[in-house]
Amino acid sequence: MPPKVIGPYRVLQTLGSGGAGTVYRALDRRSNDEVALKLLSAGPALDERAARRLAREFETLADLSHPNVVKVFEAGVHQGWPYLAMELIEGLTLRHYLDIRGDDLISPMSASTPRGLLSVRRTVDDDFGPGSDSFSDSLGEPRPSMDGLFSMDAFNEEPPSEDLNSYGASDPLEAESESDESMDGFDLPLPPPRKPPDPSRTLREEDLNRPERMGRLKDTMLQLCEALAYIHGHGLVHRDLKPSNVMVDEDRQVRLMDFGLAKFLADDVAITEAGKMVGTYRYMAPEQILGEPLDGRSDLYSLGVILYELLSGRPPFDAKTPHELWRQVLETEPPPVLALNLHGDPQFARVAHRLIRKEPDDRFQTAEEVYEALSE
Ligand SMILES: Nc1ncnc2c1ncn2[C@@H]1O[C@H](COP(=O)(O)OP(=O)(O)OP(=O)(O)O)[C@@H](O)[C@H]1O
Repeated sequence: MPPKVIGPYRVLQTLGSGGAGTVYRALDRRSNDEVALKLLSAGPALDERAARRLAREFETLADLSHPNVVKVFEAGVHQGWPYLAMELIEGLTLRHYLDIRGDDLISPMSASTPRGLLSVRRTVDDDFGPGSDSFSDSLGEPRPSMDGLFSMDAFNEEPPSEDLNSYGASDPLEAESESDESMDGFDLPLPPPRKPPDPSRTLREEDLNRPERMGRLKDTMLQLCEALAYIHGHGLVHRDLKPSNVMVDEDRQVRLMDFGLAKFLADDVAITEAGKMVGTYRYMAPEQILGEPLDGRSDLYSLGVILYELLSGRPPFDAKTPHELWRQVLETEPPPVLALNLHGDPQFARVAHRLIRKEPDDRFQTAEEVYEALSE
């Protein structure tokens, strides 16, 4: 059962769950406006110091204003659990909007973390379910049924992720009686190896290259570049850019979500143990895996993984275990996009490959440069 009230908000409905918590549609009882309320649940309740820091950090975010960046209204703490009130987006996450296949690794790390790599708090980009045509339909662009693969109504509540389950409870208020250990995914054994991908979930080449889809893809990527240019210009790094952190509304306006959160979670020892990395494996740049300092170019790497997936229908690196994935990200070259999608857009493919270069200096250096390259 979701909580009925969180701070000054009345909870109306659960919108979805991710690794860090649950997002509710809620009513601000002061203004009667509807908001999206994210209640973090991935760690122990905040102490006063951490709660103050959360409030300070989110004051900075609340000052930001850009059409492609989700508006953050306020942060608060409810019974020790931090929450974040933000603009309610009526739309789809990028994963559903452009049909990205969603198999990913789902292991909270244990003691088997290799030397030299930080241990990792969460891994899964978990907003994937069987995709949906509902948004295309709502835009008046019905699509052929593609073997019934994309039948989910993405506006519905999504099931809690396996990752979230691994923290013991999807709702912190329900979890109050749980011991600290039960909320700590690190003590849990590694999950069984990921199931082999269902080939029927891979988009066919003609579906990937449909002109209408490519138009949406380009438009979305350009808006994402604008959002990244804006936050990087304000000295922020997203750190957890992935398809479920990008939403597209009914007017096709893109919103970048959840920036700042990864840094807060990574920094705060009240929520994570010191040195824990926050992010999603598949989209993490090599320097993030290595625990090196990050800058905007790390987000550009994540953008490149997204673009690669959108163009080829599969991620650049696909492994059964986190260690294997890290090894690939650090050491191997991904297959050329155009080998996976013979009729893919060559310029977009070039951009994707340059974005996922291992050395930040070899990538595009700014989101503005990526925008230019995608506009050519
Ligand atoms: N501002 C918003 N407006 C409308 N729906 C939202 C909003 N923010 C999140 N959602 C919905 O809630 C779901 C869960 O969001 P959440 O951010 O918790 O998950 P996530 O991005 O998959 O994971 P993570 O917490 O690791 O980033 C999203 O997939 C989206 O469907």
